[in-house]
Amino acid sequence: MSQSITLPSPAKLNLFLHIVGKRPDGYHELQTLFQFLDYGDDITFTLTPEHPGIRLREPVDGVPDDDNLIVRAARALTDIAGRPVPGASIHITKRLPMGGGLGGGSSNAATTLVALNHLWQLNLSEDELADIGLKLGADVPVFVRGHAAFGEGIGEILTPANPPEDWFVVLKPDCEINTGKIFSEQGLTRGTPKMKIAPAFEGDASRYRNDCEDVVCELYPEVQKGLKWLSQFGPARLTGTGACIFGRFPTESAARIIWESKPSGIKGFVAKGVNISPLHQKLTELK
Ligand SMILES: C[C@@](CO)(OP(=O)(O)O)[C@H](O)COP(=O)(O)OP(=O)(O)OC[C@H]1O[C@@H](n2ccc(N)nc2=O)[C@H](O)[C@@H]1O
Ligand SMILES: Nc1ncnc2c1ncn2[C@@H]1O[C@H](COP(=O)(O)OP(=O)(O)O)[C@@H](O)[C@H]1O
Repeated sequence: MSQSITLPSPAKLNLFLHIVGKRPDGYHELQTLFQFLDYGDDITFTLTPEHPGIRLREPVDGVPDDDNLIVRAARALTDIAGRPVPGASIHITKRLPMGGGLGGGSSNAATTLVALNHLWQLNLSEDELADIGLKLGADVPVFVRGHAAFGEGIGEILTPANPPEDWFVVLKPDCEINTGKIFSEQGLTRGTPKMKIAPAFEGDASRYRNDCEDVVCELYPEVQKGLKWLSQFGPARLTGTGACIFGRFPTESAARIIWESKPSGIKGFVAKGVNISPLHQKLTELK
């Protein structure tokens, strides 16, 4: 690989999300189905041997650089490298909304771990990168591994899955939702029975639900309104703890017809669900 590389940092959807328990440390135990979208941010990493350290070329709105998951991921790798590594300058083209349930920050962290592992020639295994990633966020491991998966634990116990690669209309109601706030809500559904074995998801996963949906709709009427509108055309769901909602369609043209008719003012995009992450597709092309 050259000394500069641009890699995708895709979105994820939780095709369903069940809360099946609570761990002693307060984290909720989940069962969820992750699929990637062929839509997301792009990140360019350039080695700067003349300038040690990690530099973001531009800040992410509202996120101090020291808290940015890109910087935190790069520093975690620096700490583990066990030898001096060249500096890196990082440029991000941000498309994913924050607090949207699309996992943008976690995806940025995973792309950074994978990219710098290559550029710094650290030869860390996928397991090692997933372990480092888990300390940064529960969703980072699935992005590091890059295969659609049934997730358990807090999302780090992953069984590869192959849900249909349908098209999605993703809408972003005009609110940002804090994951911690939703998990601390008293009215949250927490006792969905645990599935004993990972079901086959070749069929339609929409018969399963998102346990955060009722609480989120109560707190954010704009999410409820969006779900009601999108549900007219087929099953619609919340991803993660929101705010984004999605409807699935068998073809791009079917999705685009609905997208064109959306109420004015609501943001979002149309994208294809993919079982191999665009990050890993790009890495395969580069090899
Ligand atoms: C819910 C999911 C589903 O994919 O997605 P998002 O809506 O965030 O995208 C994730 O598990 C989110 O993971 P992640 O985004 O890393 O969560 P964090 O920032 O670590 O969580 C913020 C806070 O939410 C609570 N939390 C989070 C995850 C979890 N399984 N149980 C929890 O109780 C904890 O109080 C934690 O301090
Ligand atoms: N590189 C980053 N991109 C987006 N958010 C980031 C980043 N680094 C840190 N964050 C923080 O992580 C929070 C969650 O962001 P994100 O992962 O995009 O949403 P969600 O968890 O709802 O899918 C943001 O509100 C922001 O404070």
